[in-house]
Order: sequence, then structure tokens, then C-alpha cells
Amino acid sequence: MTAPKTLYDKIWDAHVAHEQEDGTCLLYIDRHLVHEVTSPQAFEGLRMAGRKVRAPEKTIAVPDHNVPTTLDRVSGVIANEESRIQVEALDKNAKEFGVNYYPVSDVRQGIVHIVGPEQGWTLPGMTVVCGDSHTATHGAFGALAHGIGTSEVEHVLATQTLIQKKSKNMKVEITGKLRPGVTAKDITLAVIGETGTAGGTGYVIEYCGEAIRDLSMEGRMTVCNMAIEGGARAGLIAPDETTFEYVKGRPHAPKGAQFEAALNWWKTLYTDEGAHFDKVVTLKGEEIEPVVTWGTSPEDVLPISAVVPAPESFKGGKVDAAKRAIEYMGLEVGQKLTDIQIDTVFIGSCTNGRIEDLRAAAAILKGKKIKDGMRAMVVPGSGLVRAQAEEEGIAQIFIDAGFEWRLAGCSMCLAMNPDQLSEGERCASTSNRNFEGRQGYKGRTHLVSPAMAAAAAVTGHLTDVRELMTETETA
Ligand SMILES: CC(C)[C@H](C(=O)O)[C@@H](O)C(=O)O
Ligand code: SF4
Repeated sequence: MTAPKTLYDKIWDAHVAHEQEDGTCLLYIDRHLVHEVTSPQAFEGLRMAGRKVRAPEKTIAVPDHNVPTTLDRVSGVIANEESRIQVEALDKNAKEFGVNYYPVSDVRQGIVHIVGPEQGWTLPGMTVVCGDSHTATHGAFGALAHGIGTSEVEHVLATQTLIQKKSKNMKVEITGKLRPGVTAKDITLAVIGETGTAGGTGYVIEYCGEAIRDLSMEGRMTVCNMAIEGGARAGLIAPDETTFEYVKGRPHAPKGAQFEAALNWWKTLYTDEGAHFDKVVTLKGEEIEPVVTWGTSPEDVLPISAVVPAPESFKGGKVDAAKRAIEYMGLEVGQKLTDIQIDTVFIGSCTNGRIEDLRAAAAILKGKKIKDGMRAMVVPGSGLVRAQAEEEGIAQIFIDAGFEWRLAGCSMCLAMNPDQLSEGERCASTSNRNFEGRQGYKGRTHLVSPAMAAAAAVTGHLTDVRELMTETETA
């Protein structure tokens, strides 16, 4: 009898084309996603060497990081010269090398990690890579998905393989049920609060437990998206009926008999009873509260009911980091998190730019107005998410509340395009990184769920979303 395997072991074993004695492997890659920031040199490398893209039909390119999100967008309004050059280079490279491409003029354009699943490129059991750390998102399908560097992008383009060593197995279990007002974003932030940003280093995480099973595909993508912020190589969730249901009928998913054949394999993609995990972390779903980050690292997470912590409450080297974070964020020790005033709200990104995220925020905003002087924007994760939200009347709820309704892109998740914080501005953001200057020079970021972002937009300060929910919603 073969030894019990984890889900990660199974996908890994199915893709190893060659293994060296030291454990270095050549891994076959099923899907290669490409965006404008990390691909120009890679394509240039191929061109110089006179090489082709090995599997253009498995390569999917879309501009997202640098594109402006205002309605007047044309390459001329791209913020800086470097950004414009990157988007134009992707246009040219995608055409020249014949890869699948969604230019800004295509309604399917959007953030690469939203477009891949939406179009059915991401499927269970696959290996998925992209020159982008948040490739972990695709792990929600039970795919082994992770970021790669620019030189690796060139390698994958040329050979459809990647040189890799296997990571260790880690299990993150969320038991029981979530309470009302608590979302996938709160789970994933709470996990990083528990493990720290280095807790997953050297591991691939499998998320499991009742609270994970209960999540929709979109919620699962939010959870896996931030695996990388916890230091892990990748995060994944075993596929189940929720997954198969989501995948079925997507433009690039298998059809008919091929779908049935694929389904037979997908159903074997779970961790065997008794398989070994090198590290296990367990959280109780009922104990997770709506959370926010107070500092400049995704691990600086606290329940919304907490206060700004004293630096001395941290251990070792983290005392100085906490002091610096409190100073950078302009906070006072002991200040209630709900007393922190917000001037900007950003709803979007590959963490929380999908239709369910927009619905969750709109449910809070319906019939309300954002606080006077607040700058609030919604940036749908793809043109299709935008169209769907317009059809459902959600876009109108945002507009009536006072939000700007934008076109798809990474936008204010990172300051690579015109959507940026000014010095000292403070943003409640549904994105995944709160590093110094991440959303603009000297801008300040508090990471939250879409519902919590909407609540802050209404009240003007960090707010427990449950206070804005009706009694039936919190029952
Ligand atoms: C620009 C890109 C390489 C980067 C990443 O790898 O994650 C970006 O997407 C980010 O979120 O910081
Ligand atoms: S939305 Fe943000 S985190 Fe996601 S790929 Fe774009 S920049 Fe990176």
C-alpha cells in the first residue's frame, strides 16, 4: 500500500517531469498567467534568443497593475512613462507570441487572479504560475499555484516547466461556523495574526475545516490569496461540489465527456487519512471577530474591539517594529481602533474585488451615504464583475452612497497607477498589503473586509460592521 498523501503531495507528484538526487525537480506547468510588470524582460529574453513561447494556448496575458481605472482610460493617461511602456510592451508581446490576451478594450480584462478563475483557466489539480506573489489565489481550486520571478517567467514561457524543490506540508484548520459579520477576509487576516508573516515560510498550506468548507469559491480565493502574506509558498483547498459547480460551464473549462473525465480525477484530490503535516494551526471559527490591521505588516491584526497595542507587549525584535509602525500610522498606544478616523476607502484588489465582495459592501451601504469629505472608490476586479454589478443594481448603490465607480485593475492596492493615497491619508482598504507607502507615498493603510470597508465609509472611522447590520442579519 502506498503511503497516505496530502493534497499538495498528489498535485506535486502528478507534475514532476524529472527529479535530481538533491530533490530539485522539473515541474510541468499547466497554466502560465502573465501581466505587464514582470513579463517585459522575459519576452525580450525569448526574442533575443530567437525562441518561441512553448505553449501559447496555456499562457494567458492581461494588463492590470498599471492601467488607469477612470472612464477616460487610454494609454495616454497612464501615470508614468515606465507604466505606459509596460502596458504597450504587453500588447506587443501578446500579439507577437500568440498567447491568450485580454487587452484593456476587452470586457474580460481585469486583475489576472480574478480573470483566470472567471474564464475557467484555473482548474483543480493544475499547476498555475505567474510572475506575481498573489498567484496563491488560484489554490482555492485545489491547484498548486504560486508566484515566480522574472527569470522564471522566461523559463516557463520557453519550456512550460519550472525548476522547483518541494515545500513542507502545513495544515490550517478553521473549525466550526463563522459568526454573522465575519468573512473570509477576517479568517485569512486572523490566521496571519496567529502565525505571523513568517509562519508559513517553507510550507504549502492546506486550509481545511468546516468554516472553510462553508465558504463559496470567492471566499476561498480570498483566503488563499493571503497565504503568501503568511510567508507560505502557496495555499490550497481541496476541491469539492462547490468547486465543481463554479468551474462547470466556464469558457475554458472542459466540456461534456471531457468534463466528466476531469471530474473523476478532481474527486481524488484530497488529503488521505493519516497523511503527515509538518505543522498544524487550528483556529475556532466562532472565535474569529471582524478584524483590522493597525500597523504596517499584515500580521498586525486585531479584533475591531481592541486598542492600539503597546510595543512592549511584543517579543524580541518586534518591539522596535511596533514602535515604528505606530509612529508611521500616526496612532497612540491604548487608542481604541474604532476611534481611528478614515479619509479614504478602497474596495477592490485580487483579495476582495469579486462580485460577492461588492455585494457584501453594497448590503451595508444600501440607502446610506458616505461620510462628508470621504473619498471612496470601488474598483471591480474585472470588466465582467463590473458588468454584473451594474446589472444587479449594486453599482447604483455605490454611486448613490457617494462612491466612485471605476474600471477594472489593481488600482489603489499598490501605487503603480494614478490611484494613490497622498501623504498622511488614511485608508480602509480591502487589499492585502499595508506596507509603508504601499498605497502611495506616506499613505496609511488599514486592511479590512469589504463589509468593514463599507462601514468605515459611512461612519468615517474604523467601525465594527455588526453595528450597521440589522437585527435579522446578526441573528
Ligand atoms: C507587481 C507584482 C510583482 C507584485 C507581486 O508580486 O505581488 C504585486 O502584484 C503586489 O501585489 O505587490
Ligand atoms: S490587486 Fe494588488 S495584490 Fe493583487 S495582483 Fe494587483 S497589485 Fe498585486
